[in-house]
Amino acid sequence: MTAQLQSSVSRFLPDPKTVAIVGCPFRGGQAKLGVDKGPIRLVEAGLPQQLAELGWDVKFDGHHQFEDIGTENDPPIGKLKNPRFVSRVCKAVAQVVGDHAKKGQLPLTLGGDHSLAMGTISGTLEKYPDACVIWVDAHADINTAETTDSGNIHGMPLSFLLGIGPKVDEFAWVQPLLKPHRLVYIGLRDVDAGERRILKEHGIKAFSMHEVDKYGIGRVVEMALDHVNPGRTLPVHLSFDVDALDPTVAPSTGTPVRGGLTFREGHYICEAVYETGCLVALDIMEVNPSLADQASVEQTVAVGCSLARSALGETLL
Ligand SMILES: NC(=[NH2+])NCCC[C@H](N)C(=O)O
Ligand SMILES: [Mn+2]
Ligand SMILES: [Mn+2]
Repeated sequence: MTAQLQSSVSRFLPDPKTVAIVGCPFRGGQAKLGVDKGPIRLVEAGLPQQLAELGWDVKFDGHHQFEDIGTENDPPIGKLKNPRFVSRVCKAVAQVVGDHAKKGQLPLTLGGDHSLAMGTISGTLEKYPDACVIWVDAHADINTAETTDSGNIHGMPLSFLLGIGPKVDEFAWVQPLLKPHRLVYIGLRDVDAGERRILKEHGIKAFSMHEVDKYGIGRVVEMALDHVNPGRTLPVHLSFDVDALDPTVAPSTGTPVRGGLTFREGHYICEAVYETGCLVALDIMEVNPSLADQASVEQTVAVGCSLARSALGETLL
């Protein structure tokens, strides 16, 4: 690996730049076993050392333990599955991410399923209320308690963060601080009918794979940034679901969808966001080391690590 020592300026982080790895072995937002092992594999693959080699001061004091947040009695609320477990874990994650951000550190959250972003983005917005969100995903993850078919909360975090849809008491702690014009998507290709309506109704900007093909990833990222962060002055939270990548690139994930981002397109997004100097928080989500064969798992874990490195300043030259 050829890691570059970066001394690039961040608008928001004090020097020396510190990244706090928040390992979240959590799978309550969806049904498949194994996604809770994602963060463990990413760390075992050497991610903390790799980020240190990039010149970051790396804080990591073990994965978070969610066992004490009990699930014995967690019947569905409406269609929502594991609502109490998901809510309580995300609330704890919001606290941890918010605390790191307040210390001037960049929280890097390793999932676990994407419901965790309800926590990570809540934490980011607590410190940076004007932060914008770049959501890289095959899916829109904006279903509400009403529109969801699956009941899986990993398909819903953005509706809670935006305050869209019926109120669910269990999630009352989630402050609807995210504004529709501060959210942009890249990579979409599997959007539910109810989600399409929500995107239209709220004027939420999305660059699907169609736009990636049409304009190329360079222009798409520029247009996405122009939309949420026109002056490049606002803090950016980058939430990266590895299923945004094509299944040939990141096979070990719970809801793969063909026709995704290439290896380079995914990494380009991370590099370009880093270059703005505006990145304040990063999520790498939905790596599931129990799915597919061993080679696929190793490939997906390696891609998760390299996306994180790209977002934190690794360059090709
Ligand atoms: N984070 C994810 N992988 N989300 C997949 C969501 C799939 C589907 N739209 C649902 O709501 O169930
Ligand atoms: Mn997804
Ligand atoms: Mn997702």
